[in-house]
Amino acid sequence: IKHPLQHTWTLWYYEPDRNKTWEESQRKITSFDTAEDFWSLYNHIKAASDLRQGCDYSMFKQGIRPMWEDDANKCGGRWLINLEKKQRNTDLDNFWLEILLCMIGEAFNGYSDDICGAVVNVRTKGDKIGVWTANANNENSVMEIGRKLKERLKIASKVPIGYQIHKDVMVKVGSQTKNAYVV
Ligand SMILES: CN(C)c1nc(=O)c2c([nH]1)N([C@@H]1O[C@H](COP(=O)(O)OP(=O)(O)O)[C@@H](O)[C@H]1O)CN2C
Repeated sequence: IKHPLQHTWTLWYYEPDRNKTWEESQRKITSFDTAEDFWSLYNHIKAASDLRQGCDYSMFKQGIRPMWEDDANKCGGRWLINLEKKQRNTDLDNFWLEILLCMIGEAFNGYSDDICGAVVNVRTKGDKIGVWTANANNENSVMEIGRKLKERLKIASKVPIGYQIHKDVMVKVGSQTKNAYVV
């Protein structure tokens, strides 16, 4: 039999389309709830590094849409990993896969219930990966998730990553958003 996951996950794909709203451009690809089905999906689709600029993949727990406004996201935020342009060929795909495995493997030491999902943004100015958590006020779970992310991504302890509250991102899109937490 297949190895069941604790949650069912849905993979979304975003491609900019001038004739559609941002929300209309978010497309569900498929959902899965076993390790085997995760791997067949992962091996079937394009790598993030092969996506056209401006595109995203998002993987969220079933029922949570990859947007600030979803009830599960509205009080939360994201750990944001900004990649250098040269990291597209070295780290982007490895970081994205590692984060997917952390999520489906519930690797966040008891704080995995606060995990909503993750987004990878393929951008000319530099790719980004965000790990979205449910409640920006749950300092313990936010910090534990951040520490675990740095550990699993082998990000040097002296390299800081920041957590942005979605409410702050929404109002300051385009300019730098302040970090509520840094680890
Ligand atoms: C429901 N709704 C409209 C809505 N709900 C959302 O949740 C949401 C958006 N809109 N987003 C829109 O994408 C633009 C680029 O952000 P980006 O994160 O792709 O980053 P870049 O600026 O392309 O690097 C944002 O400026 C925003 O317009 C982003 N976003 C998460």
